[in-house]
Amino acid sequence: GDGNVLHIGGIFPIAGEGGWQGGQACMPAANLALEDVNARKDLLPGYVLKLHSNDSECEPGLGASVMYNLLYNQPQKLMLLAGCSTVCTTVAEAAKMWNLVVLCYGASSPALSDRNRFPTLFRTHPSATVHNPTRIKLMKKFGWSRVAILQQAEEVFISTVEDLEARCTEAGIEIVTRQSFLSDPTDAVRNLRRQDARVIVGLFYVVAARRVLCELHKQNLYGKSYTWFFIGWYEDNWFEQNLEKEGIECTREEMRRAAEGHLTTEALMWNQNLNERTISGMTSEDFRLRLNNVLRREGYDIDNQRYPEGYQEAPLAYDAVWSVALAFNKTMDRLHKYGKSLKEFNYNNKEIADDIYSAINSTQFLGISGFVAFSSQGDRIALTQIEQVINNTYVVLGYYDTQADNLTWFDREVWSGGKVPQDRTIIRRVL
Ligand SMILES: CC1(C)CO[C@@H](CC(=O)O)CN1
Repeated sequence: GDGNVLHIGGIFPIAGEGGWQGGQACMPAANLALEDVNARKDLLPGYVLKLHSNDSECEPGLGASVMYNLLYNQPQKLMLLAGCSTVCTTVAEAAKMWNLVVLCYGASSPALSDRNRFPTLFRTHPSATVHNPTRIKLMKKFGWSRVAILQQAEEVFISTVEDLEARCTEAGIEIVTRQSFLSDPTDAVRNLRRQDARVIVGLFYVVAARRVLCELHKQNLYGKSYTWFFIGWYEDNWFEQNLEKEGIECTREEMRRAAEGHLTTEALMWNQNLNERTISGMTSEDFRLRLNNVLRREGYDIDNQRYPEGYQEAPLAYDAVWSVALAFNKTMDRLHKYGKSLKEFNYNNKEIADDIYSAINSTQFLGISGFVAFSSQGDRIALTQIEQVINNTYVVLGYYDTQADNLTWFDREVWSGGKVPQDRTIIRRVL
């Protein structure tokens, strides 16, 4: 019977075009985690965790209707997993009415770090603001106290820049100009030159990034006198791809020259210590091999690097299911002391909902994506990685642990001018 099954809802972005179809790899990863937690005798003994999944296509409207279907159809769900910032925003804003915790494995929007709007939201995917302390750390390391910002006019980048500006002010770093563009960066780049911007933080999606790079070539705003920070989660050879398809007027060679030397920051989503056993008993390499086998069986040509979308974020979905299992296990232990069980949870039972909330809130473990822990806003606490394009290839320069303010640096950086670029034009007064 249904007596020993704990049901959770899963909303995955699979089909569709707009946004991030990361459910393609994240749903298989979540199912692997279900297999693993249900196989553990020491987790939820006597119970089975069951995931009821649906496709949101990364569309908030469809995500909302999928959520209603999950909630208005039996069996009763204990919490929801969701991906895509737009869907998580809609689902998490509504879920509080059903006293449901929402765990987002694929949502980077800074707007989600808001306990007033999203009192029951947790994310194993770090907010896009996780890059900002790393950017500040590097500016201090290289003595840059005068920077500029170039951003695409998208919600996620607007709120990320607001956080970056606040941190720059706090660090005594002057922002000489903040330029934004919708899709054509020509004027914005020209204004950077007018303001003599030398260290620029660029925040845009990858298609816009290619347009920016070609514009930098045209306006010669790159090379030994400039430092560019780009986002690190684009494909490795993003600056050579789709040039014809997207009408980029620069050649591959021109794009490579403009890209040479730029820095990137990104959140770590795969535990870097490849031999370290995680709570599941697997290393992140073991997980990669298992996931690759599952994806091959689903028809993805993994051996020719044909990965589904969301491959990079798959550990976040795997660890999200573990977070739920560990939190339910903790809640079950606690409820048993009062002769209660999670089976008594219903959408109006605030008491058990609060138990689940506080259990997730204090859940910490070593997952495939690294150490999993949540801030008071439900945000994922994550390490970041810094890379630089050296001879057309991304090289890892170091890692930054914001919580510990600890920068691990490998001294691999290369400056084409033979020294660290300056953040302004130095006028030498000849006396
Ligand atoms: C790193 C990225 C690509 C950022 O967007 C996330 C999707 C979203 O925030 O909607 C998925 N992971």
